[in-house]
Parts: sequence; C-alpha cells; structure tokens
Amino acid sequence: MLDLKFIRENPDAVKRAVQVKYVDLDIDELLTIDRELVALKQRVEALLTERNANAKRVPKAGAEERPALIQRGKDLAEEIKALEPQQRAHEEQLRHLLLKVPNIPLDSVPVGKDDSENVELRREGTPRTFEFTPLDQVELLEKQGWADFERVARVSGSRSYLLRGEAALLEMAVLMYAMDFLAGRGLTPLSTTALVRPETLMHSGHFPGDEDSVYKLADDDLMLAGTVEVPINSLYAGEQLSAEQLPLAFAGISAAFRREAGSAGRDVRGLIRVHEFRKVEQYVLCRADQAEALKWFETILGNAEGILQGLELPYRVVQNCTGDMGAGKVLMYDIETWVPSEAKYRETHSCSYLGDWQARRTGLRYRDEEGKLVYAHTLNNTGIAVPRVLVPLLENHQQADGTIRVPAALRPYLGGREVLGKPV
Ligand SMILES: Nc1ncnc2c1ncn2[C@@H]1O[C@H](COS(=O)(=O)NC(=O)[C@@H](N)CO)[C@@H](O)[C@H]1O
Repeated sequence: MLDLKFIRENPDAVKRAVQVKYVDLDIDELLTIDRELVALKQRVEALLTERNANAKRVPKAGAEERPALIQRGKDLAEEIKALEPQQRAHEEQLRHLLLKVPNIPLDSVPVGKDDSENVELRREGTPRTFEFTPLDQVELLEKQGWADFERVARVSGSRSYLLRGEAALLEMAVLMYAMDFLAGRGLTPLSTTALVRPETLMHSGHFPGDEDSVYKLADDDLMLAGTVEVPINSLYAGEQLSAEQLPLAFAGISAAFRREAGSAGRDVRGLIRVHEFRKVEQYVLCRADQAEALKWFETILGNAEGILQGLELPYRVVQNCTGDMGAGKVLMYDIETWVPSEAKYRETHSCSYLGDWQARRTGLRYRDEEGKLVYAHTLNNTGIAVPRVLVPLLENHQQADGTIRVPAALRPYLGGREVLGKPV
C-alpha cells in the first residue's frame, strides 16, 4: 500500500506502475473517491461545529428563542447522522482500492508482460555433460525406491509426494544445511506455523488477488500460508519498533501450502510443483532507507547463491520484468537452477524488495532518530525450498549406476554419506 499523500501528489507515477504491472485499477476513480470523502468529512466537521455552537446558545437563550434552537440542534444531529453511512461506504471503498495500488518499480526494472520478458543477469556454474544418458527426477526416485507417487496420490490426491529412505533424509539434510548456512550468516533461525489469520495475507500483499491460491479452513477462520513470509511478516504487526531493534533478519522455516489453482497441467509429475512443501525463508525488516535495503537485497541474494554453490548446482540469476514481479515489489530477482532432464533453468528462489508497501499494510513502524514514526522496509528471499530443489540436486549429481553423489557441504547432515542409493 502506498501513502495516500504520495498518490495524490504523484498520480502519473502511480498510473504508470498500474500500467506496467498490468494491475486492474483506476487511479482517477480512487482520487475521486478520496476527494468526495474529504468533502464529506469537511461537511460533517462543519455541521458538528455548528451543532456545538448552537448547543452552547440554548441555556443562554430566552424562552421565545429556545424552541427554535433546540429544533435546530435536532435537525443538525439528523443531518450528521444521515452523512455517516456515506462516509463509511467511501472509507471502505477507498481502503479496498488503496490495497490494490501497486508499488513503484525501480527505473532499472525492465518493462514486460510476463516471465518470458525477464532479463538474465548472469549464470554461475556450468551444466554438466553426462557421459551416460541421465535419468529424470521421477526415474531416479523410483529406481531407488525413494518415492511412491501412485500410492500417495490415493491418500492425498494430485500434486502430493512422499520420500522414503535416504531421500527422506536428503530432504531434511537440505533444510538443515540451509538453516545452518543462514544462521552462520547472522540470520535468526525461526520455526513457525503456516496456520494464519486471514488478515495476515492482506498484510503480506497476497490479498487481494491471490485468494485462489490459498487453502481456507472455514470452520476456524484460519488459512494455510503459501510461504512462511506471511506469518513472519505479521509477527510485529501494529507494533512500534525502536530503531535499535532493526534490522530484523530471520531464517524462517515452516510448511507451505498452495492450491496451484492456476497451474493446471504444469509440472504434474514429481517434485517441482506440489500442494504442500517446506521452505527456509529469508525475511528482513530494516530502516526506511533504500540504500540500506538494497544492500540487504544483495545480501539475501548472495546467501541463496552461497547455498546453491554449496550444493554444487549450476544456476542463473534473472531480473523479473514489471509484469512478473507482483504489485508490491520495487525490485525482484529469481534464481533459476539447472534441471538436466528439462535442459533448462527452473525457478528455485525469488528475491524481493518491497520498500514500505508491505510494512504500511501490516502496520510495521519504528521510531527513527528524530523520534518520528516511520514505516519500515521489508525484503524476502527463498533460502531453500524442498522438494523442488531436490530435482536439480538428484539429476545433476546422479552417477551412471543410478546412485547420487552427495556434495561435500551436505555430507555433515547425512551422517557423512558421500553417496546415496544403491547401484542399480
Ligand atoms: N507449489 C510449489 N511446490 C514446490 N515448491 C514451490 C511451490 N511454489 C513455490 N515453491 C518454491 O518456493 C519458492 C518461493 O516461492 S515464491 O512464491 O516464488 N516466493 C516466495 O514464496 C517468497 N516468500 C520467497 O521465498 C519457489 O522459488 C519454489 O522453489
């Protein structure tokens, strides 16, 4: 959400953001409602002043004047009462529209419609050339008896998965490795729930807009967050933090749930796109200083790259274009990791800077050096998400005999194992 004052003073900048982010919103309509609401409030204010002045005259008035004054008081009270529903309706409508106003992207963000117009910034690591025909994720899992997609589909329906034996250990090892890595880089580990109150999804910016992606537990007025960014972002909602408390930097882990309503037919096999997964998330809340925030952007991007380098996986960094960055972002890079069986890079991380857009909707403020209450800036990036990252991990490190070479960084989390699986 942007500051209404900013929108009033910079309508063209906001209209451009609406246009390049393909947001369905009419800024002129919002400003009209805003003007009407200001006029309504001024009208109510004038009537209240008149009613108070009138009320003061009643006790001093003579007998012949008093009835008229009392009647005037009643008429004024009626007029004020009649305006209240209009004022409330305008306030609700303005609030709903304000929640849809997109953030202003940095000038450096490429304008584009969708991910096909994202810009590759750099590649790290060289995709392996195999001296044998490599297997894909599902073939590797099934060859080692590490998965049973048919059986779990009977239990949980489509886009479900189970990992058995060493693959289950591998999933845990990857999560622990990422948590350890980020803790070593100074982020505070945090393990929490995906069960959230609905307003937390408005806080994070997922609502309005992402309602279709979220599982809802209607009997309990709770929902299942699609990323631990949501509960972490709302932890301090409505509080006044002190500048000394900042920056907050968490490495959070929880289960993550997504309906994937819009993904019909995509990635239906295997581990890439499932309804429940686990993610280690980097979340930063810092002072309202773009230079500092952009340093944090580089930091959490670098952390994720460090994790992938430790896993010895080739990847590339792309800058998301305006049409693929979502309403709240000022800047966004995806990290895509090489998947041999698809012979292409697939998204495994998403790094975002949101300015104070997310903090404003969440009510995340701190008292700055001058004692002023200021909305903080927030950023987030994936640390690691399983099972998706297991796809490049298994495929890139497979050996001719179907076993998996364990990257050195992971071995401490797998009891020192250097190889997973049996030659088949
Ligand atoms: N349905 C899914 N199944 C498996 N992994 C998923 C799924 N959806 C997202 N992920 C993983 O979670 C990562 C982050 O998801 S994201 O929506 O792009 N971004 C976020 O959630 C941000 N909070 C940064 O983590 C993705 O890059 C991907 O690795």
